[in-house]
This record gives sequence, C-alpha cells and structure tokens, in this order.
Amino acid sequence: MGSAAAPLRVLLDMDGVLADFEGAVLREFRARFPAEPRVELEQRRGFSVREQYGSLREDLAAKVASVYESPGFFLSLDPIPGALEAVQEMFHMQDTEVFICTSPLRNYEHCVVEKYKWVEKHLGPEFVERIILTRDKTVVAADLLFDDKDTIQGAEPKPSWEHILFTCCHNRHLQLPAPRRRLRSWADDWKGILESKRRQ
Ligand SMILES: Nc1ncnc2c1ncn2[C@H]1C[C@H](O)[C@@H](COP(=O)(O)O)O1
Ligand SMILES: [Mg+2]
Repeated sequence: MGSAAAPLRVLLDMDGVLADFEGAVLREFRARFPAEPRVELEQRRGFSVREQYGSLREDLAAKVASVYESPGFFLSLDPIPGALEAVQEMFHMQDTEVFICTSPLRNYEHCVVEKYKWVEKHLGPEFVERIILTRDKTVVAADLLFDDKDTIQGAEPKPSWEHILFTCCHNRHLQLPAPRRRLRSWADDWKGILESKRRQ
C-alpha cells in the first residue's frame, strides 16, 4: 500500500494579507501629521510606504516610519475583511497545514511582540504556535505563500512555494506575468487555489 499524500502546507503573510497595515499607516499618519501631505490608498504604488512618502518630500519618509515603529501600532491593526474566517476554515481543512509567515521590521522592538499578541487576540493561542518570523521567506518550505509583496527574494533562488500575490492597494495595478496568480481578496476563490495546488 502506498503512503498517504503529504498535507498541503500554506504560508500566510500578516501585513497586507491578515492585518491591515496600509489602512492603519494612513489613519495614524493623518492623525499625527494632519498638516502634512499624505499618500491616499488609491495613490499607493510600490511595496514600500516609506519610499513613496520619501518621494513626496524627503523628511516624510522618517515621519511615516515613526508611525509604524510606534508602540501599539502593530497590535492596533484591523483584520483584513474575511481573513480571520478564511484562516479558521483553512486551519480546519483536511490534509492542510497553515502557518503565519511574517517578517519583522528591522527596528523590531515593538513589532515582534505585537505581532504575537495580534495573532493570539484575533486567531487564538493555537495560531501563536504557527507563527514563523523571518526576514527571509524563501528558505521556508511550503506549497503556497499568500503575500502582498510583489517580489519576494532571499537566500534561496528557487523557493519551494508558489507565491500567490494577495491584492493590496500598492500592488493592484501590477500586471502579473503568466503563470503567476493573484487572490483579489478573501472573498475570492482561495479554496480553488488550494485545490489546484493539491492536484499538481
Ligand atoms: N507596504 C509596506 N511598506 C513598508 N513596510 C511594510 C509594508 N508592509 C509591511 N511592511 C513592514 C511590516 C513588516 O514588519 C515588514 C514586512 O512585512 P511582510 O508583510 O511580512 O512582507 O515590513
Ligand atoms: Mg505583507
């Protein structure tokens, strides 16, 4: 008798996929620096919010970074619509392993502990066990990675996972070359993506 197929291993990014980083940056920037120019979500282009604010005016780069480096910022992020329900459903699917794979800021002081607290608060303690915190997602072995960053690079030139680009304000304008795939939101067909990967 042949051995059972290995479970499908899925990595879920946090910021921009489970937690609304961009919405909170804009809200807090507006609150703290009401007189300064800002980048509305419709105008966001490119992954780095810091770079785009810096291109508006050089000193705005440090100002926007001070927003997301503040204590309480990461814990305060709202869940992306539908994310918590989708994660719970995915977690309970047969033959499926779900991990949360997230990168800390270089200035990690508040970010790291608040990411753990966010997961415990919104998903529960069993998901804290499933956090993978790394600056290099390419060395993590999995079948799928759902992530809003358009280009994910690191030490491993050929990661084992297929990157599914999760649509976010900063990447919605990008045309993906075939065969790259997107998930437009958690209302989109994430189950179809998992099933197609299982069949490969
Ligand atoms: N759009 C962003 N601009 C700047 N920094 C960002 C953005 N999205 C996430 N970040 C921060 C927050 C995380 O600590 C790291 C990496 O995030 P990840 O979602 O794991 O790529 O960068
Ligand atoms: Mg992200």
